[in-house]
Amino acid sequence: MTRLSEMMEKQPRLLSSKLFQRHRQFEVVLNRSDLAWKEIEKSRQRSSGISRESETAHSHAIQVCEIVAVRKSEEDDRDDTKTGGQKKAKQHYQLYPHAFTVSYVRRTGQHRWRCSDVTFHCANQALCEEWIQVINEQLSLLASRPKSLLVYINPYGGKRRGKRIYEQKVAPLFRRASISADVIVTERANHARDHLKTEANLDKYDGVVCVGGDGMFSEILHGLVTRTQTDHGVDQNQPDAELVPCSLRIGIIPAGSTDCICFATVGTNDPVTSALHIIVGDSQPMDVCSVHHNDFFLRYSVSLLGYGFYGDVQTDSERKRWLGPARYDLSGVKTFLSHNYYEGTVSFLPAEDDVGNPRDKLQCRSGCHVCQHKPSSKDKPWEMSEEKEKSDKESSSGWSVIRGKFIAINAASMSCACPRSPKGLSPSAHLADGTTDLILVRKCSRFDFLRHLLRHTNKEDQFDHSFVEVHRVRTFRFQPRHQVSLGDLSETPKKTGFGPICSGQMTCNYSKAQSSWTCDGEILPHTAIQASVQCQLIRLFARGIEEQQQLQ
Ligand SMILES: CCCCCCCCCCCCC/C=C/[C@@H](O)[C@H](COP(=O)(O)O)NC(=O)CCCCCCCCCCCCCCC
Ligand SMILES: Nc1ncnc2c1ncn2[C@@H]1O[C@H](COP(=O)(O)OP(=O)(O)O)[C@@H](O)[C@H]1O
Ligand SMILES: [Ca+2]
Repeated sequence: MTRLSEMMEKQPRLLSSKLFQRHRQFEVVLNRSDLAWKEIEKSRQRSSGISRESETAHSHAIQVCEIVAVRKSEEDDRDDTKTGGQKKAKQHYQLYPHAFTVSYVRRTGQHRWRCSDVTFHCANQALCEEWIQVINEQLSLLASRPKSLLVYINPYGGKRRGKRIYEQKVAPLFRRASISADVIVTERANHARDHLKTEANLDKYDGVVCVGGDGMFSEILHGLVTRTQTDHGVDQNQPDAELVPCSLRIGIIPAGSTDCICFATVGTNDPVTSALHIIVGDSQPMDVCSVHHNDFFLRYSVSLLGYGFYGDVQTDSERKRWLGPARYDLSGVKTFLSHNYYEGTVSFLPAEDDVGNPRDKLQCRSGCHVCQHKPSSKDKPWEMSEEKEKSDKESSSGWSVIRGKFIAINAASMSCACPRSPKGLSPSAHLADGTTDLILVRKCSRFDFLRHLLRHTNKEDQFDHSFVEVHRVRTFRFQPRHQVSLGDLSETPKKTGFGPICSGQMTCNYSKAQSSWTCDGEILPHTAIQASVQCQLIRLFARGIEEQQQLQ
């Protein structure tokens, strides 16, 4: 086929007809980007000077890229036979029995999407079939839409509703959009990760769907990233290895306890909204932070890598898993009352100014300009050889070093917005800028720490405290003051406010001085770590949080 005929082939056909909706006549137009319909009677009245509001009241437009599907209408689609005006409607259907129904995305506020239907009646069968065909032709040109998905369901996540949520809310939408899905209900922890790592035939799919919480997402992330590196011969144990981005996108159907990755990339935790973002083929690149202990790979993180407070909350909450999502509140209060602090050294390489800073008010939103400026590997000043890095550290290389006593050390690679804290741990963190926001909360009084925590839930600035500092970084290291063996890690830490438990440093039981890292909800086996952000390593079926919502 010649290039010209190929191009001709790909040109969408356009269509314009007079069609009926209930008993009103509409001019329906399908152009390259929209499907629009306007009531004919109303537009005639326009010339006779009718008010503007009523002129637009019966004109609608939906974007082609937000059409879910088109189908020949069934009896069920003819909803107006169920309501008033039954006789009139019946007569109308006898007159125009050929109809098609378009399902499309409708925004209902607070970032929630719903699938709505609109039915058009045609004068004859040929016209009806032509409309269905032309709309389907346009849909088939949308290359970013997935056709085949691999779905993993954690039946035990959150309130244990994952399976039901998928079957009742998501699968019917996928069917409507003609997306085929192979579903695996996991039988054990790490089932999804291991299947992705070694078994799954990924060539068959356009994406992977995770039905569960942040922990389940982490499994999918590790499975996909590890599989991609293995396939390309990249050694994940090298902290400075250039990782290969994953080609498959990941969709998240929220069915966990925190669901912050879904909330921070979509703006709401709603299975139907997430399913629709998958169907329309959205793509949101996302940073992944790799975490190493010496030259040993530990884990990847996309949301919170936290030592101290959140590490302790996570450790405690694991014992209360049977409580469901409420376990975090209980462990949160308990950990708050314990009021521990931990000593150590944090070193980090600050990011350049062009990615903004954590205290600017520039939030990451759909089409974010900061995230669109992806640095190429040529201009990555933070990428130097390990040796040079070490020798330059603490000198003029740009590394900053902070020693201290910390209640919490949090690295937020994204805002970590979730229903508990709708603005998140770092409200201005970006999804795909190649940086993480390093938040250091130093030893302070219980009252001050409570004030800081409360500010995560209101409009006040949680960084505006003398004992809190925040830095946007590409990479950081943490070294606890007292190194301990792994077996000792479970013992009690120091308490703030009551003085250190061990005052004589020589006789001190060093194990009491350590917390652990929570990495997207999983506890790391080491406390001395180094973390580096891998810019845009993965993509989600999402578009970031939409700015101003136009309700339809
Ligand atoms: C006083 C109220 C203070 C509320 C402060 C809330 C800040 C919440 C920020 C949450 C960031 C969450 C980042 C995401 C982490 C997830 O990866 C991870 C795993 O998720 P999964 O179980 O779905 O798999 N989830 C978490 O680590 C959950 C963290 C939840 C922390 C809750 C902390 C509650 C603190 C309550 C203190 C109450 C003091 C009361 C004093 C009388
Ligand atoms: N079939 C299963 N049985 C037990 N644990 C599982 C299963 N499938 C996944 N998991 C694990 O459950 C943990 C929590 O899952 P997640 O879906 O994140 O729920 P939650 O948000 O409630 O923590 C994850 O660490 C995941 O590895
Ligand atoms: Ca980031």
